[in-house]
Amino acid sequence: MSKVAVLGAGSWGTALSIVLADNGHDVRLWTHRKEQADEINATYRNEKYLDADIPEQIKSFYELEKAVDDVSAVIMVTPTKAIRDVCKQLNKILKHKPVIIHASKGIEPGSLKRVSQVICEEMNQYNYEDITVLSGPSHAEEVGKRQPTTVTVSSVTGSNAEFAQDLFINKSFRVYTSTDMVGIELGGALKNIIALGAGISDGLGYGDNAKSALITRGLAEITRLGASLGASPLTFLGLPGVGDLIVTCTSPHSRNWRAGNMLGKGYKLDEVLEQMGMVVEGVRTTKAAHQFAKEQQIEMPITEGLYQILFNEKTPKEVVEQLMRRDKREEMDDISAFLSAKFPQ
Ligand SMILES: NC(=O)C1=CN([C@@H]2O[C@H](COP(=O)(O)OP(=O)(O)OC[C@H]3O[C@@H](n4cnc5c(N)ncnc54)[C@H](OP(=O)(O)O)[C@@H]3O)[C@@H](O)[C@H]2O)C=CC1
Ligand SMILES: O=C(CO)COP(=O)(O)O
Repeated sequence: MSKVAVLGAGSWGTALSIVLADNGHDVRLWTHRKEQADEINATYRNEKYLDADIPEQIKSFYELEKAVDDVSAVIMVTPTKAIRDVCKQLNKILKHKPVIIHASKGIEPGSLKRVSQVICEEMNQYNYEDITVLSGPSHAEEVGKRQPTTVTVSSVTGSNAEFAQDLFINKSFRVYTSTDMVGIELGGALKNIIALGAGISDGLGYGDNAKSALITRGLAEITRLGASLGASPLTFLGLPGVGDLIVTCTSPHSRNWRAGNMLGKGYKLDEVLEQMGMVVEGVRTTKAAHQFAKEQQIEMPITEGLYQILFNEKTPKEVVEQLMRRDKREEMDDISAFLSAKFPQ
């Protein structure tokens, strides 16, 4: 059994720690707040973030150096906006080279980098090939209750993904592997934009037709952006694509869906974020994807609409009208063009 450090003691870091503890690993759950470490160690609960009893093999640490001392793997699960900073701290203190697996879902605005790219940029000892991502339809609330969940782990060299698969897999947490890092990371990040949209649609009182359209056309624009960056379109039909779209667009467990729902009901973005008290990754990722789509001239009308609502004070109703009145087109034209360029007959 391994010593593993989980960096980020929010909902997902806590749920993944429970999976690892169930597999017999010695888990160090790192938080940047001393009072939270004290709460977890004294009560075996992390009340703000997850309604679950925390197994005794999990010890919470406030000092990063102690948390990562002698571990064979580091799982990075802070919100994406904190990843760069945590990596800088880690880079200064790591004396050995544990495997790094990240489970955060976002793209960095400005640099437009995926989380794996940010990690290897900040960590001297690590190359892109060293990083593994874990993603898929997985609400922390359900994982914490050991309800059946499936995810995918990916690294460009299969052996790191297989290490991660062995670390996490158990009878209620099934883990697949993939070598399409770009697709796996983008699927997990971009679905948050669509989940915000699905929440808005529900908040406006629209029904299943509208939500199904958002999921399906959302998948088309995720695939378009992903394919432009070298991801396989097939990846988006898997767990970190369609799977994660379904789980976040249809569930009140999703913070992105809940934030969108409040926006649809007329709340302002700053009110929404204040009330949520947890990370809503889709807001930042909308900014990043919008910038990328503009620069690369990729058609992403749902993302464009979300950007207008979040940052330009357009109302959700105005955006729905704008989406419904777009020029007529063939449904599959760009995906077919991509496939025939890639796989000529
Ligand atoms: N929740 C879920 O079901 C899933 C989440 N994810 C992804 O996992 C990532 C984390 O999400 P989640 O755990 O849900 O988020 P939460 O909002 O539940 O928790 C975030 C945690 O990160 C901590 N944090 C914030 N900033 C820093 C920092 N600079 N340094 C160290 N710690 C920091 C917060 O501390 P504080 O309490 O002080 O704010 C908090 O403990 C996201 O990218 C999300 O998309 C992926 C799959 C499932
Ligand atoms: O990614 C998730 C489930 O797979 C969690 O989504 P939220 O961040 O919207 O809660």
